[in-house]
Amino acid sequence: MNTTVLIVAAGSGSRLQAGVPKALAALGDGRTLLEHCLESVAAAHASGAIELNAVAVVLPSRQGAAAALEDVCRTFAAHRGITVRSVPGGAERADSVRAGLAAVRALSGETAPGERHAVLVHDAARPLVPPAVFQAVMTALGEGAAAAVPAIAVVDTIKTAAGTDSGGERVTGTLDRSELRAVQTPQGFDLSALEAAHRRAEREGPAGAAALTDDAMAMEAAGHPVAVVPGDPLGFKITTPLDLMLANALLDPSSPTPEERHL
Ligand SMILES: Nc1ccn([C@@H]2O[C@H](COP(=O)(O)OP(=O)(O)OP(=O)(O)O)[C@@H](O)[C@H]2O)c(=O)n1
Ligand SMILES: C[C@](O)(CO)[C@H](O)COP(=O)(O)O
Repeated sequence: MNTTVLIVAAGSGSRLQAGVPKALAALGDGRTLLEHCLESVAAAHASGAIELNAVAVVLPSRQGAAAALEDVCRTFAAHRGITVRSVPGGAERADSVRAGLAAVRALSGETAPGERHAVLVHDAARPLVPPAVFQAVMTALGEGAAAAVPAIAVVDTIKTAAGTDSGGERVTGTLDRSELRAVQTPQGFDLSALEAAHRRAEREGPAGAAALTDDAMAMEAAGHPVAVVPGDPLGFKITTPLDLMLANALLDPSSPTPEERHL
């Protein structure tokens, strides 16, 4: 299936506090998070997991950061022979995805009747996703799903809590963990269906963008079933300094491989 990968990389990384927008943070050998993420997409393409048409990357609008990340995209495109288009993002992740979807559509061309284009929406903040996860998402789309998300089981007990009058919190309930999944990216979609779902969510106003923490939510709201496929612990999102330490340790050439660590 003709597939375009959409990497959202326009976040500020306020929780990482790296002093630069997160996609520019250095990881492992010093290459940026965005470079590592692009290389994971190239690895998935090289392994045959995805039939890559092109990559669209959504970048921060801050000038210096945008120029540096555009350079990353250009170098990757030239080195790997993959078409890469970059566009500026928006205030919320969903705004950035919408900006990226316009670029994906331009890269994919019109959808002829009966034809399907796939889009894989992926976080630059997840730089270590193995090809098998891309493969599992594409398999679900190939079997006819309009939406597929990789997910892993939740290991903690998850409780709901509410504020108390004294300023603290108290537990209001405990969720059934057997039904909970931590959802990762890349999330795969039929392109036309995702465009329509985002247009629908946008009609609900700007509050809608903040409420959509992933793209599957837009599809769920539009009434599409969302297939769940196996994610991978290596698909973790680099959100905090601890996550970056973990990713650096995993990429340290003197460390045991993920297989040796039984990841
Ligand atoms: N306005 C935004 C916000 C997020 N993202 C992207 O969405 C992914 C997941 O977001 P997250 O990890 O939360 O990144 P940040 O928003 O940068 O982090 P924080 O919330 O800590 O500022 C990241 O690849 C990020 O670049 C984006 O493209 N545009
Ligand atoms: C899309 C996502 O990575 C799926 O887990 C996640 O919802 C992004 O959330 P964030 O709060 O923007 O990091």
